[in-house]
Amino acid sequence: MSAGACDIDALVHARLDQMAGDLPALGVAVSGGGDSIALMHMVATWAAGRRIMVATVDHGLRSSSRAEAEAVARQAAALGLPHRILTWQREEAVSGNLMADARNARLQLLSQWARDNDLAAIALGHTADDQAETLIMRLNRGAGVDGLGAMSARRHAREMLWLRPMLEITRQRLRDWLQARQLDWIDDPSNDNEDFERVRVRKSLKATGWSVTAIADSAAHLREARDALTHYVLQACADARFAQACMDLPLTALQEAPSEIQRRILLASARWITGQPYPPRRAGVANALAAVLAGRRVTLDGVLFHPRRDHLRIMREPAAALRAPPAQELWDNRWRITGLAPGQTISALGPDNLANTAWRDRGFSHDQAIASPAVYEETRMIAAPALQDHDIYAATPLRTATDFRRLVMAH
Ligand SMILES: Nc1ncnc2c1ncn2[C@@H]1O[C@H](COP(=O)(O)OP(=O)(O)OP(=O)(O)O)[C@@H](O)[C@H]1O
Repeated sequence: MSAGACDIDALVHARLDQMAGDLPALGVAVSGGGDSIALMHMVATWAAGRRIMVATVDHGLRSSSRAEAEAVARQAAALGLPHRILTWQREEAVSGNLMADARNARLQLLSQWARDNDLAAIALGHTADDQAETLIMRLNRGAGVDGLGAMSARRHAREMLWLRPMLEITRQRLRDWLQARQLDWIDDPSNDNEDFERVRVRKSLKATGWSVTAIADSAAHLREARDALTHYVLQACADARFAQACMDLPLTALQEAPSEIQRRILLASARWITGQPYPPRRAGVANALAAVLAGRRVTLDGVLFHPRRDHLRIMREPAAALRAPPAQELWDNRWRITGLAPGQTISALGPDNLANTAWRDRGFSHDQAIASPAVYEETRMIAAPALQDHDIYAATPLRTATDFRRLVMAH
């Protein structure tokens, strides 16, 4: 829903009440741009006895960045709000994408700052324009309902709760609000740099006269559709069992689900097994789904889907586990093994060592046991800690049922 004729401060206060009404302390992330400056003022008038703190990240990417952060500090001081400048100590570029690295570092610094100061959440100044621009950029990449759905107003990430109370308000209304109060903000010159796709989209939205609020509303509707899909995926998986880095799903739950829910179950379960940040490709998922529904074993992106009597067993593909590089503690992005001495490594148990273990006693299937971790000294297998209790070594799967729920909801 977009903000109509009502006062925008009243709307932001109402959203803050809903999202953060019960929190004793809140952080506000303020870049110095118009959106987050407006947010800071609105949070200040909402505070009513709550502890509010403000932070600005100085990325050091422009010569004026320090002075801009100090300008925010002065505005915060005038409102009686404590302010901190967090400086990005840039090491080597991590990803080669400077903007992505800067964003990552910013969120990390803000999260750490909030935790250090016992702030339960951080408010951000995203607006309806951000929603609309993002939706258009994603349309151009062929995104589906997940990519097109609006940003969430309340989200847990990086050990912090992030709040976006201004998602329904346009940037123009915030600018008008600031001007009416003679409040200053900083116009970052990169906001005018057409090398950035977002800036080009912003300008073409203006040129076409398209309604930012209408497009942001579309994003919100798509978000609701996505949330409904998530709900049904979780419902279909309610009786799934998760154990030993493996998932057992009642086959009827899969067979009775609509095809889009079936597809999502396969996507989420594959990512739960491999821990990969990106889902497998659409065509691969469709083929795997057809095979599973026909009762056939199939592999997809290093995951084995094995229909057995009344359930579908979803586990690491043994060949993929055998290819996983040897490790010291975290192995195959699935297991944590403790107790290794120097010179010892973890690799897959593999078929040759199977006879030396009591794999059936733990309820492992043959494939699952082959793909389970074993401790080696050179080429000699010393222990299979997932398959039998051991005095020295212990094996714990990295992901649990809760992680599966998180994966479904995050996507
Ligand atoms: N350098 C920064 N320091 C603190 N918070 C920031 C910084 N950059 C962005 N943010 C937070 O993230 C939100 C969204 O970031 P985005 O890059 O879209 O905003 P912006 O264009 O830099 O500035 P604004 O949203 O304040 O006009 C901001 O509204 C603000 O809450």
